[in-house]
Parts: sequence; structure tokens; C-alpha cells
Amino acid sequence: MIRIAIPNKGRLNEPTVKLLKEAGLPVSDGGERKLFGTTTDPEISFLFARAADIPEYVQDGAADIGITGIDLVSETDADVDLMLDLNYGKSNLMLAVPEDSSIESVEELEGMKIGTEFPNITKKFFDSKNINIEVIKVSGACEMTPYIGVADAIVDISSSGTTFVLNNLKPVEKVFSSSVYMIANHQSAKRKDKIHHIKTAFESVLNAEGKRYLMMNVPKDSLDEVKEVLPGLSGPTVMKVESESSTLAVHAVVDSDMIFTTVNNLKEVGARDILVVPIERLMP
Ligand SMILES: Nc1ncnc2c1ncn2[C@@H]1O[C@H](COP(=O)(O)OP(=O)(O)OP(=O)(O)O)[C@@H](O)[C@H]1O
Ligand SMILES: O=P(O)(O)OC[C@H]1O[C@H](OP(=O)(O)OP(=O)(O)O)[C@H](O)[C@@H]1O
Ligand SMILES: [Mg+2]
Repeated sequence: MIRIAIPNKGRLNEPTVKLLKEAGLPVSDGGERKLFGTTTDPEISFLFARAADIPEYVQDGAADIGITGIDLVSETDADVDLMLDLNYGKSNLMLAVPEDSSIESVEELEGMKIGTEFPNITKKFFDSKNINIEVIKVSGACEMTPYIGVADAIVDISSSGTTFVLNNLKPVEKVFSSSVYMIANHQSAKRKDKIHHIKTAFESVLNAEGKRYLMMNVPKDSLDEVKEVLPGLSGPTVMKVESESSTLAVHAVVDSDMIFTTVNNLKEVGARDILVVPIERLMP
């Protein structure tokens, strides 16, 4: 039995549920109040937990696998195996000060107070630079701490940067770059079975991102030209069309941003019946 801990709410819940569906492990029995979920594979179950608690649950073996932000893993200093960067939930922990502050570099913060939801990451960051600061731990709305006399600067999550702009904060330096990771319990990670199949399934979803499958019919004489205009990942795959001896079926995987140009070029060199289809998973 493999248990996967996934965020039960917050901004990581939806993209995680989507990833699992695309990986062929749709989450059922979810919902706000349920603790456990099931999927198509009877040997896999889900534990719904707060994103911030997942690193410890995986470390302690309450779950074999966890899906959560690497910032939360680092903050809890959880002793887990980092299996795979899942490439979503991206954010930066930024050191920022009020716009009207004269502070422009980290060094100028010596002896000052830093408000943050990430006391450990913050402490380590300043320690590594031999700068003494006092960490003021808050559990939300960190951006207001410089304005109520609680802190001189903050270390807070920023993704679009809107919160900083709205609160007249200027970034001083990036402290940590985060994205969502697949993590595993040390003992579980040693098993080369299902856990590795799950990792492969996630990888196949990541591989398929931004890719489309192109299918078309091509007169035999045009094959060379068609091959030339196909920006190549692998292939293309060329097959005979049973009913028409002068026509070939050509299939290829193409980057989505190249589709518009490629389809136009293909038509110009004689390709017909062009189909563009999404790819859910791609396993090399
Ligand atoms: N814009 C963002 N703001 C906050 N967290 C973000 C953002 N983008 C990605 N994340 C990541 O999401 C995780 C935090 O998720 P969590 O569910 O704890 O917070 P939340 O969605 O803000 O919910 P809450 O309402 O409890 O604050 C962290 O790993 C963080 O890096
Ligand atoms: O750069 P942005 O796109 O504006 O996103 C960053 C903001 O979003 C998060 O706040 P959240 O809404 O989760 O509230 P919280 O601080 O109470 O957790 C985070 O703590 C920042 O304040
Ligand atoms: Mg939040």
C-alpha cells in the first residue's frame, strides 16, 4: 500500500489534483472534510493534509509520498527524499522593505527585525551572510508588519509581485526559489516498485507539457519537404495509407508554440487532413 499526502486546500490543491488525474491517478472521495481518498489503483491511497504539514508527515512515515512546496520542506527541515521537481506552484521568498526606506542591501539590515512566515529559512539566509537579525514569526499578512512597527523588513512569498506593489514594498534580494516537489519517506524511497512507477507517471505528464501531436496525410512525393518543415522532437513516424498507394500518413510531436507556423508550412508543401491533438503523457 502506498499513501500519497496531497494539499487538502489552498492554492496547491487544484493543480495537484489536476496533475494526478493526468498521471492516471484521479483522486476520488475528496472534498473538504474527508481525510483519505482513493484512486483507480487499489494499492494507492491519498491523505489530505495542509501543505505545510506534508513534509513532516512524509518524514515520519504517515505517508510514503508527499506533494508540496519545496519552501515548506526546507522550512520544516524535514528529512525526506526529493524525488522530482513538479514545476508548478512557483514562487520566490523575497526580502523586502518599505519603498521609502533607505535600505538597499541585505548588509544594512544588521541588528534589525524581520517579519516572516518562514523563520528557519530566513535565519539561515542571514546566518550564511553573518548578519545578525531578529526574526519575528507571523502566520499570515506578513506584508503589514513593517507598517505597524513590528518589523523593519519582511521575507515573504511573492509570485506576481502584486502584494508588494499594493503594500509599497520594494524587493531587496531573493532568499529562496520554490516550486512543488514530489517527496518521499526515506524507507519508502528505497523501494523500487510503485513509488518509481508514480514518479515515472508524473515525469510523463511533465514531458507532455507544451507539446501537441500532429497527424496528416502527405503525398509520397512531398515527404522530404514535409520532413523539412517539421521541427523535430522525435520522428516523424511515417506509415502507408492502405487505400491510397500514393499517400503516406505522417505523425509527429511538436512544441505547441510552433504549431501555428508548422501547420501553415505543412499545407504549403502539400500536407492534407492535418489533425492537432493534445498529449496527456509522453514516455520516452
Ligand atoms: N502566490 C503565492 N502565495 C503563496 N503561496 C504560494 C504562491 N504561489 C505558490 N505558493 C506556494 O504554495 C504553498 C503554500 O500553500 P498553502 O496552501 O500553505 O497556502 P495558501 O494557498 O496561501 O493557503 P492559506 O490560505 O493557508 O495561506 C507554498 O509552497 C508556496 O510556495
Ligand atoms: O506576489 P503575489 O502574487 O501577490 O502573491 C504573494 C502573496 O500571496 C500570499 O498571500 P496569501 O493570499 O496566501 O495570504 P497569507 O499571507 O495570509 O497566506 C503570500 O503570502 C503573499 O502575500
Ligand atoms: Mg498563504
